[in-house]
Amino acid sequence: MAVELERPATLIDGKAFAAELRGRIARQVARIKTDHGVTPGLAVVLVGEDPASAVYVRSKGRATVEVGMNSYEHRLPAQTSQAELLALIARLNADRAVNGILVQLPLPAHLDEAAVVNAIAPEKDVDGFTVLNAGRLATGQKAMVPCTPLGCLMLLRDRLGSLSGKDALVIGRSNIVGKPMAQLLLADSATVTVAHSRTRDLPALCRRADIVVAAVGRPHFVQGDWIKPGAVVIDVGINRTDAGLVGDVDFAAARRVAGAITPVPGGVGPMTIACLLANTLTATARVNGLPDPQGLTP
Ligand SMILES: Nc1nc(=O)c2c([nH]1)NC[C@@H]1CN(c3ccc(C(=O)N[C@@H](CCC(=O)O)C(=O)O)cc3)C=[N+]21
Repeated sequence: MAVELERPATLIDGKAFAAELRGRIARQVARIKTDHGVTPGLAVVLVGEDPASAVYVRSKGRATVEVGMNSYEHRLPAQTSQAELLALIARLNADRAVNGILVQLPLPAHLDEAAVVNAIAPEKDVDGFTVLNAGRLATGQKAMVPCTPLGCLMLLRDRLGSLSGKDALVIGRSNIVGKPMAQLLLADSATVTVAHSRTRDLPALCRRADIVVAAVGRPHFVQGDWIKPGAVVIDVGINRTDAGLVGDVDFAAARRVAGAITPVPGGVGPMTIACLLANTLTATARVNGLPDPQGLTP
């Protein structure tokens, strides 16, 4: 039986936070345009016709143009060869108008995802997925940080201020979310546990956590009675079900116990796109020898 608070959790409005962040990015883009004659450019590569991926790519393109950046979309057929894709990436690496490169994942099964991602020039790797950027993050060096965990970190800092000494539980160990999320929390001096499919007694671990980041990809996986009263719950899940888009957390139950919680949609998703733009602006500043944009990246 869950301990229930009098009031339901504060809703963490990722959509509003992301809109505010995009506004700050737009102002900084306008400034580097007038002061330095530079317009940031983001190239997005989509291989195949997955409809969900096509929707994401379209909304990324729209958001890119809205902050005043150039958007370059490359749609390739599903049967594109590894060599053809690598040739496109080599062209984008060499293109001075392109400051950021994102290859939409997952790629069709015949392509070598790791080889493709690692062909991206590290300074244009706005997803932070190359081995070099992952290693830099893990060793405390200046890195491009993966957008989804970066967005989660921003929401957590906004809610909690310092994360120092907090017990944080990351559920999921992917290279895209779980592992970089754990690194970011550790860098902010949280005590970090990473849980996964082989973890024993996940409910008990969860009940100790001041911070829960759920990135498992299973609808309503995290139960309300696993949540410590007052905890901050960040739901990374984007699951399409018959009941619509739902997260990895049983939101209705968890919000009665948590201190604050992100909804799905309107939580982490919009932050991911805003952080992609933030990383593109940072990449543009670095390649032009300008100071890093303020208040965007950690
Ligand atoms: N190289 C690469 N980088 C990515 O960042 C990447 C990727 N591949 N592949 C696919 C995932 C997924 N992803 C999302 C971004 C925004 C929302 C988002 O804005 N979601 C809205 C709802 C949108 C809807 O209704 O479908 C929300 O949560 O409020 C969701 C998911 C980025 N991804």
